[in-house]
Amino acid sequence: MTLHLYNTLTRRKESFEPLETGKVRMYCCGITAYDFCHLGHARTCIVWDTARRYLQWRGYDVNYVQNFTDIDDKILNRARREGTSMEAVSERFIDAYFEDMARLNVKEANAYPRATDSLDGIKRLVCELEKKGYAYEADGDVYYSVRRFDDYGKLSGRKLEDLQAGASGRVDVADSTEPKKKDPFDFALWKSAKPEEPCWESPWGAGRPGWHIECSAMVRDMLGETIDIHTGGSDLVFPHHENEIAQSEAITGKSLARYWLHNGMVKVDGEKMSKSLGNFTTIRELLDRPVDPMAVRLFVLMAQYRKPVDFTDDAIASATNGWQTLKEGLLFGHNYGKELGWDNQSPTPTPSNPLQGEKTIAQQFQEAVDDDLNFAGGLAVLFEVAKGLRREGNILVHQGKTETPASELEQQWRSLVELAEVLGLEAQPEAETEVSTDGLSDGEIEALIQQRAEARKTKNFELSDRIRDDLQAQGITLIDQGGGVTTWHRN
Ligand SMILES: Nc1ncnc2c1ncn2[C@@H]1O[C@H](COP(=O)(O)OP(=O)(O)OP(=O)(O)O)[C@@H](O)[C@H]1O
Ligand SMILES: [Zn+2]
Repeated sequence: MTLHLYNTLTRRKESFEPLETGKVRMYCCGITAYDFCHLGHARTCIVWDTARRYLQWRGYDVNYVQNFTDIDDKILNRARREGTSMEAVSERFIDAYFEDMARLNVKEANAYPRATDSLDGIKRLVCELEKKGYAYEADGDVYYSVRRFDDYGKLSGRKLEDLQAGASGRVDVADSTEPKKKDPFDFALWKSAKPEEPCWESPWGAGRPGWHIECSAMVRDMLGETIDIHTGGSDLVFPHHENEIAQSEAITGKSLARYWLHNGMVKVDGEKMSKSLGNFTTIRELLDRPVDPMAVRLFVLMAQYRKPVDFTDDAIASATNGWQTLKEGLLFGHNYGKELGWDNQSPTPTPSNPLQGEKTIAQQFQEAVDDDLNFAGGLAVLFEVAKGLRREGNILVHQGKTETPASELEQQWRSLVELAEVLGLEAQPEAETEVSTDGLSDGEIEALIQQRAEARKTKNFELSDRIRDDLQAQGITLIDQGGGVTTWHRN
């Protein structure tokens, strides 16, 4: 089986062949750290986290790099509003990023370069572009001369002439913020320092880098001149990725990336969820509702990654239901494994032990996901297994035995757990997650009530009262209903 990926550059699905056998160099454009991440950012991060996990499961050694943009007007504006520094703002939201992503079970990248740490590489690239005639200085600013790069537009399929025809109002030569450009399509590689803004020394005077050059520099510094996979949201195809190509390829004469992959946007009422439009829900707001983080992953993975997806309450509710089903399957071993005698068997899961002519669960899963990361297809395979296990669990509870032999169920369950993990989906048994805020779990409270009932039976009222009072002190009230029945509630 071969992995096929849709390449934005060639506009078709291609079989995936890394530059170096068994190794994948992968770069994802990360966030601009000026606010909490919203569900749109979550989608981008979850999709590429899952792609990376899948490549690893397919046996590749993946070097995954994702940047943080920590120099930017939006960060500066916030710092001004809050009377603090650019570093303080970006540091705060980078920390928040890690907290949110950990909750969503997004694995950490191999490296997280930041613009502020990449200035040498950035300046080196700008110098090289200038030397080769692709960049010009204008009064402390440096611009990229878009018309010098013949391949400009090859990723987005946009031609400069078309852009120009439809550009009225969009790209204005007399743009008051960038009046030094020779051509409206040129973009800033380096911006001269404005009063009271952070700046760095450079051959063009004090200033700070433009956004696009940052990624070209980080890719080159961290991964090399040509990488295997470059990813990001579809909103970055133009101009960000087009400009990255123009910068990097003008210097090296080599392809920047062999496969360009883009995920679709999370939308709200048909519009991109974005901070600037104010139509966003942050990851933390959503998780604190509470929505299970695994349901958020499912919401993302149930959609084809390239298509836009609408964020609605119904969609989240449906993902939550889906997670419930999957979770029951994932906890099957925890709930019934002992009863089925798994502990006494030699647990040698052999996923490649299907009936003659039948595909293993892993093979079916791989067949689906190999087709341009069709995670939804992979999930459909897992849902079937989870539903089968749930049914067997019910039969076991009601009839004392299962229809399918225990060893076969064990094999199915182990495959399910392994493959769900490839998608970053993991379930915790209730008892382990259910640590009440009072320090006592439901199970522990029930046990104490039982102990109190025993004490009352033997007329040890001192002990029974003490148990009641101790629980009361911990915010748990017992109500004796008569007939030896005691109910309880947290205050
Ligand atoms: N609504 C969205 N759906 C999916 N991905 C998104 C969405 N918004 C941003 N992204 C992706 O998140 C990553 C980080 O983007 P960045 O920090 O530049 O956000 P942004 O586009 O400035 O967000 P906003 O428009 O909300 O300010 C990029 O890969 C971008 O494509
Ligand atoms: Zn980028």
